[in-house]
Amino acid sequence: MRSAELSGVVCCRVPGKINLELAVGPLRDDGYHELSTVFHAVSVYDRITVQAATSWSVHVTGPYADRVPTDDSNLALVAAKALARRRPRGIRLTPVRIDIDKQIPVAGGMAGGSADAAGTLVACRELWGLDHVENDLLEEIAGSLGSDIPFLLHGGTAIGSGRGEQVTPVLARGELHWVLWAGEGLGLSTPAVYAECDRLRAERGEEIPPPTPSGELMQALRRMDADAVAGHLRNDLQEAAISLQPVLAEVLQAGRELGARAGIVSGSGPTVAFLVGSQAEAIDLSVGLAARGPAGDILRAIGPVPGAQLVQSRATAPAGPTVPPVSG
Ligand SMILES: C[C@@](CO)(OP(=O)(O)O)[C@H](O)COP(=O)(O)OP(=O)(O)OC[C@H]1O[C@@H](n2ccc(N)nc2=O)[C@H](O)[C@@H]1O
Ligand SMILES: Nc1ncnc2c1ncn2[C@@H]1O[C@H](COP(=O)(O)OP(=O)(O)O)[C@@H](O)[C@H]1O
Repeated sequence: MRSAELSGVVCCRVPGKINLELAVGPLRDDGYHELSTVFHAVSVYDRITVQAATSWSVHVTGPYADRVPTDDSNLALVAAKALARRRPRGIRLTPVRIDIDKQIPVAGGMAGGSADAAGTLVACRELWGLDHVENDLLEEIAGSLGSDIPFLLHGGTAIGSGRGEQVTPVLARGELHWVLWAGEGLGLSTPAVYAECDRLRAERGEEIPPPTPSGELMQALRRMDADAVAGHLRNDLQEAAISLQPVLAEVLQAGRELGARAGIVSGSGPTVAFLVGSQAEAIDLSVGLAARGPAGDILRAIGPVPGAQLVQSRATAPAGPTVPPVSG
């Protein structure tokens, strides 16, 4: 059996996302909801470093490290092992050590775990030299691991359909400025928020139409007009997220009173994203929110930004120690 050439360290930078629109359709037979969402990658990044090792492991540093599992449930590790299973017949791969510098709030509706999985797929493909794994196959593997992961490979602004895993880029020039509020120690479980949305809809006996993207939002994005985008932000999970974490209503109210053009819960929350018109407005709003609470981490970001990108590849990496290859 041959073993893949391996040397050095590979590093990938991957952003978090917010959802500019999240239209939630009916619950499908497979337990997922049909979606039409507009993903928007923002400049809050995790950094994934991979290197050959004698056993699989994941290590996390950064402000949110203590909230991230380091066992086999870590999505980065799950992604690395899923990719290793796609190696060509007759090739052995070394296990990897994965280091995550965690800057994306955890369980916050910003898809940080999905981002780490996307970054790990890109980094391990490079480290293992799996050149036969083209982007289409990488996306297919990503979609099999989680609904948000394919988008984090793309980045930018894109429509997600199906359960969110089918990604179509949106024409959007220019940039938007955001202030993000991430509740200290708050977290919402994605399945719990979808279930609460179903419960609230059933209570009202609501008809649920098939979800479709808003033409007005698409037009506003084409012009990157902050006020027009502000008028068309929509999240069908917001009510459910507020029902489970009522403090989010206070945060949205505070942001509006402090001059945000609009505020929206990101995905299943509890991160709240405020749209502002400029960097100066972003500074004013973040200072105002920090002063008046509710308590939370406040981050400034721009979007759209690219998805998972190599920042150190095998070609530029110094050769690392040689380790014996083992079966993956
Ligand atoms: C709500 C969103 C909006 O972008 O993001 P987050 O707020 O979690 O970041 C996504 O739909 C989350 O996607 P992701 O976090 O990848 O979810 P998955 O791992 O695929 O699914 C976790 C669980 O969420 C629910 N789920 C997810 C996607 C979907 N279209 N319908 C669902 O009902 C299901 O209960 C599923 O078992
Ligand atoms: N690499 C990872 N980073 C963050 N969370 C992870 C990771 N791997 C697994 N998880 C688990 O996934 C859950 C959801 O995390 P995350 O993706 O940050 O949130 P969300 O789905 O709200 O966007 C976390 O509570 C954590 O237990």
